[in-house]
Amino acid sequence: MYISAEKEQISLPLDNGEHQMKSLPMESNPDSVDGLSSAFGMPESPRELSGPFTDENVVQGREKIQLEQNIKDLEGEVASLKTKEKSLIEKRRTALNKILDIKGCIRVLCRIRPFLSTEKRGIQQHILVESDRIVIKSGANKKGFAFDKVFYQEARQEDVFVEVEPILRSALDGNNVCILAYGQTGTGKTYTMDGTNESPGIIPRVLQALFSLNSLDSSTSLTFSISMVEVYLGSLRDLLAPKPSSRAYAVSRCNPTIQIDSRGSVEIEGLTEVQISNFTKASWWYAKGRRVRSTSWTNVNEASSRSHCLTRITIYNPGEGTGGNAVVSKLWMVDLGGSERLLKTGATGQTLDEGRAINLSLSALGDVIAALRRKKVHVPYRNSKLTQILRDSLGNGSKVVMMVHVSPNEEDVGETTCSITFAKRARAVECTRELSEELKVQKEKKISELEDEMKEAEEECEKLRKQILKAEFLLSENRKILSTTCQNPVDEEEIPQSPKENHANEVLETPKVSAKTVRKAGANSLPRFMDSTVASRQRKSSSEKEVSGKVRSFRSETRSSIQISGSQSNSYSGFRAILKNSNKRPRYGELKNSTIEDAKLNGLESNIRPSSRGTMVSSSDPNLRGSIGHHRRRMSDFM
Ligand SMILES: Nc1ncnc2c1ncn2[C@@H]1O[C@H](COP(=O)(O)OP(=O)(O)OP(=O)(O)O)[C@@H](O)[C@H]1O
Repeated sequence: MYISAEKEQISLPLDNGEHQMKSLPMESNPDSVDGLSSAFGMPESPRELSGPFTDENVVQGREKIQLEQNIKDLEGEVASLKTKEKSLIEKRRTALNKILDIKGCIRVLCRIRPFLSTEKRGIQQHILVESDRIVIKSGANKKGFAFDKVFYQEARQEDVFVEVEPILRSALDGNNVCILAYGQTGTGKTYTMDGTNESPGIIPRVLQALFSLNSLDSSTSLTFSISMVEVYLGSLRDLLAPKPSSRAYAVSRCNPTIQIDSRGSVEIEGLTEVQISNFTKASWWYAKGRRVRSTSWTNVNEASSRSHCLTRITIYNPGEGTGGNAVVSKLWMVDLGGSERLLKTGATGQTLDEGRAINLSLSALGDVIAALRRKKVHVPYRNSKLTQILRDSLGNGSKVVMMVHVSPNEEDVGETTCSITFAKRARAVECTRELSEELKVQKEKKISELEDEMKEAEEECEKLRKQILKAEFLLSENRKILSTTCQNPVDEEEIPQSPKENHANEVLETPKVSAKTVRKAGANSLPRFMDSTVASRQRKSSSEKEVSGKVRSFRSETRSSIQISGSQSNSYSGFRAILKNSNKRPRYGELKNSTIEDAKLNGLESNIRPSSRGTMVSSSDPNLRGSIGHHRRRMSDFM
């Protein structure tokens, strides 16, 4: 008995000593079930696998060939789907970049604060709003200013976020971006950036969007870290630094200094950088940094920010750059100190000094933006700490959104005019030099076409991702069946498990270990806590023994698990990440810490690093590896 080279035929011995060729019932109907799953799927049941033949060897041989062919086809299918996905992602990125270029690298938006309950409500007559243009009336004078967008008093936080989202995506695509809140004291900068529990502002929304956008895209494995720094009286304060009494404080360098490397990339040496693996964790650290920020009472604002508060999210994308190198991008969100007339705020002593320092650095920021707009050779970055820090995120193709805040009060008309003049310098478009209506329409038409293109690419990507998930699941199941049905039954305990399988089981059974965590980790030998327990071995053993009998139900499970989202889909992408990185085995310490880090919010430990370069550190990136110290500290150091 033998199986012919053409897999569909099998030769069976007859009683008379001759052989008879029989066709095998190969079932590969792409139209049945889910197309993909049946085209590449496992056999429907053990009965179908064995077909009409009873000789176990024939059956095993046939199964093996079919499974191997399935695996080969599925591997090809996954590779080709991934190539398609990559080109669609590139298409979406190009469209987004074009949109941002049309909109302008520096976008200037204006937000008018509503009257507060403590204010005398009047009819706002000195500010007239006409679409995206505002006119300031001061006596008989009228001055008009055009913005990229004007938010009226009724504007909600989500309306503001819609305008910011494209540059967040640009940051995820690998560009440095910067969101700045500018304006007179008490006009709502902190409200726009932080918001309240009921109406979260830009930063909490960005943190949430980072993780949700990232979880949608299984093709990349981004990791994020957060740092917060305050520019106070012309010097830097690390807002996430550990408590002076803590053990970790001793090893950290609490005096951050700004360094620029040969490629013009800015690093803040000694700034604490905390890896964030989920939204809850990110919010916790952000709230901690906010609490430390300097505020004090002034005549104008009860809790006036006395500094510039800069929140940086560093986005690390391994293998996205040329030659598979990592891409590191920065997303800065800056709540600038209030521009103020020192007399009006009633500031004296320390508060007066703070006000002066804020005004000086704001003026330096204005000079830098004006020089960039005019494409001057010399850009005066060095004039303030603020502009030194933001150097690589303001010019050179970075995307900037500046939100200028103004007061609705008539008595603030002087400050409002100053703020708008500042914005005008940044935007360099006055209403008199506005684009003609025809050009505006053309611009909007182009943007809407590009937005459609982006949407289409995203939808296509989404479909492809589902297909990839299906194909990968079927691939792993085919591999599993191949290894169980085509091997001599050996006691489960004796089967040496490959690290791949071991990792996969761990992640699929323990969704809390995120894809990023496992990918980031790498170990020579698996740590003890990753060994399967007696219970899991028993579970695994019995499930594998029953696997062929359960093929049909597995397939229906596949279908439902493919439709899942959120944490479950993360566990699936975790599975992929492990397979991808199974040749890079984690070091015990790294894996342990990453896992602990995921559980940080349960009061355990955290992985924090005072970075000497201000960027993510990864053992897979030779440029970033090594020189940067990892200081792992206990959670209590930061409380
Ligand atoms: N759009 C808004 N809707 C509702 N309340 C707002 C809005 N903007 C600002 N406020 C309220 O106005 C007050 C001052 O706002 P906020 O502290 O954000 O000003 P600021 O510009 O950050 O001031 P400073 O520069 O002094 O820090 C706060 O009580 C805030 O809740």
